[in-house]
Amino acid sequence: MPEPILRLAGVHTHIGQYHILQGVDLAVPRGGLAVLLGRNGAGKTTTLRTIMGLWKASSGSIVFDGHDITKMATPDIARLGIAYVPESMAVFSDLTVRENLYLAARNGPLDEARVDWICRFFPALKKFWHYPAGNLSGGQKQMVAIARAIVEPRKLLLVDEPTKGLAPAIVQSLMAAFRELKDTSTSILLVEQNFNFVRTLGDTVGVMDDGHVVHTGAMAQLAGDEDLQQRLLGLSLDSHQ
Ligand SMILES: Nc1ncnc2c1ncn2[C@@H]1O[C@H](COP(=O)(O)OP(=O)(O)OP(=O)(O)O)[C@@H](O)[C@H]1O
Repeated sequence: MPEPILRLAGVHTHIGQYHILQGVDLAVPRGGLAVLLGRNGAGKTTTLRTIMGLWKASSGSIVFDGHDITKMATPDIARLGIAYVPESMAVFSDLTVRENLYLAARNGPLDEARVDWICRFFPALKKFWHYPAGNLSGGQKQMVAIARAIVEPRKLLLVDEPTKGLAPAIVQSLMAAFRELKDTSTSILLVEQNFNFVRTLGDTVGVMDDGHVVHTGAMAQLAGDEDLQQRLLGLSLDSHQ
């Protein structure tokens, strides 16, 4: 097994007086897609924010691509090659799609060849290239947010609940885009509550509950085991429709 690109070991995070992450162990395979599932309030967003240095881990270690990033500042973590797409979608509504991408390119001018490559995953972006991003649908905004995160090459993409509130047809096109992205060398950690979205997308899966990771393994194993799904996620057959 190659060394994972990201490994969290015994990570605790306090927010004010609250002890939110209580010893999180998690790995993202290099070049793979790891899914993080769990009910509301389980600690998934806090895990992503802790990786990004937006909350500081009070103990434990976070190692990314050979670097101990546990105590690093967020801009330094980003510079090592991690991008974060928060649930709120970091998109400037008043700016055009092009301007949104332009501003996200920090290391120089927009690389047109890379933009063309990104637009292969998200054709809607080119269609609305000169439209204010605020006029786009929720799914299209989500695509702008992800495109912003990968406008320069990244080693690891952290994405928080990209399907939240999206219509099924948009979820399908987002799934196709993630499939394409997966075929590149970008590793992905995807937080989701929509199991149907991730069951065929994920290589590995972690399930969180109450500030802990209570299960880790291959996604294929969880996807093929309805008893395990029921036990870990409270999923019934109905929710697979
Ligand atoms: N700024 C904050 N101050 C205090 N508590 C917080 C803060 N942010 C999150 N929490 C608490 O931390 C716990 C974990 O929240 P988190 O957002 O990480 O969960 P989640 O698994 O991402 O849930 P959801 O799926 O609802 O987004 C929750 O109990 C939440 O209320």
